[in-house]
Amino acid sequence: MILDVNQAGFRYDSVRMIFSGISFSLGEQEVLCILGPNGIGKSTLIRCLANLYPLCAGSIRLHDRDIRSLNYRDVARVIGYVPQAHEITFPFSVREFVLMGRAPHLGLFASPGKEDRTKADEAIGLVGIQKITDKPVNEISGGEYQLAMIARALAQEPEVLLLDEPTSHLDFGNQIRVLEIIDRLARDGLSVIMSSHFPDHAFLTSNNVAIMQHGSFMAYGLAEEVVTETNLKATYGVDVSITYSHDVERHVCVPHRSGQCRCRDPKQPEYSPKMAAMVPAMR
Ligand SMILES: Nc1ncnc2c1ncn2[C@@H]1O[C@H](COP(=O)(O)OP(=O)(O)OP(=O)(O)O)[C@@H](O)[C@H]1O
Repeated sequence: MILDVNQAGFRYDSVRMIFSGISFSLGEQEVLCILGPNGIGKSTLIRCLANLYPLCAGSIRLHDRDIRSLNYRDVARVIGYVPQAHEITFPFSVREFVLMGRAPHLGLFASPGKEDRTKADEAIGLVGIQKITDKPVNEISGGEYQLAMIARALAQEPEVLLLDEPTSHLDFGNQIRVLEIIDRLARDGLSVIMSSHFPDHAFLTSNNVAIMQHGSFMAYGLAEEVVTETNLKATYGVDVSITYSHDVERHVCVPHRSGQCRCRDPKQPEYSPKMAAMVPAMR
């Protein structure tokens, strides 16, 4: 396991715990999607996993070492973190901004070399922002900035990517592109933990889904076991009906990322997030 979280608890103040008793493990190529209502603690948990906030209970182990015993560089070589909020930045160009992701691989005061520039350009290509590489980051749109932050984290070459609502500022096309990138990277060996407000995104990209509610994981497991009408009602207070469909002729399928479709049809088409996303997962 890359990451082991055991009975994790966190509080900002002495008044209340934000979460407690959270336990899970993350292995290679696994994608965990964390769902939950606004203000429930998803971002806080992700910041704890990035070692930005110390737990007040329990532990987080990275490659079997307590994350608190590791320095910034040790953690950053394994974990890439893409925050939800815009950071205040100086007017670096997008290319320079992405190149900053190479910092954990550079010696102190060392300038980026040819390999670092190649890795940054690869990451820029992967998220498709080649056209804006010379623009200052403070002059690009919210969605472009989000893609630039993902590219910066990818340039870091992490083993685990922590994404806090990675599709929140993106148009529909870029949402699908980012979900495809996550899926492709996971197939190539990356592990991902992402928070989301979209239960259907959990189906498209994730092995496991956790629903945060009342300061803990109220459900954790495969998407089809966790994203249920009952759980969505309990979490968001809304009545929805989830439909699964499969039609090879019309290429209609809402499968799990493992490639397993609920109907278990052996003729099911190759899994593709683009294809699956054409079908509303809920109505
Ligand atoms: N720096 C902080 N100091 C004190 N309380 C905070 C701080 N940041 C967040 N909180 C509180 O912690 C709780 C959890 O916030 P968090 O941002 O983790 O939720 P979230 O599930 O990510 O929400 P959203 O889906 O709206 O982004 C909220 O009640 C929030 O007000």
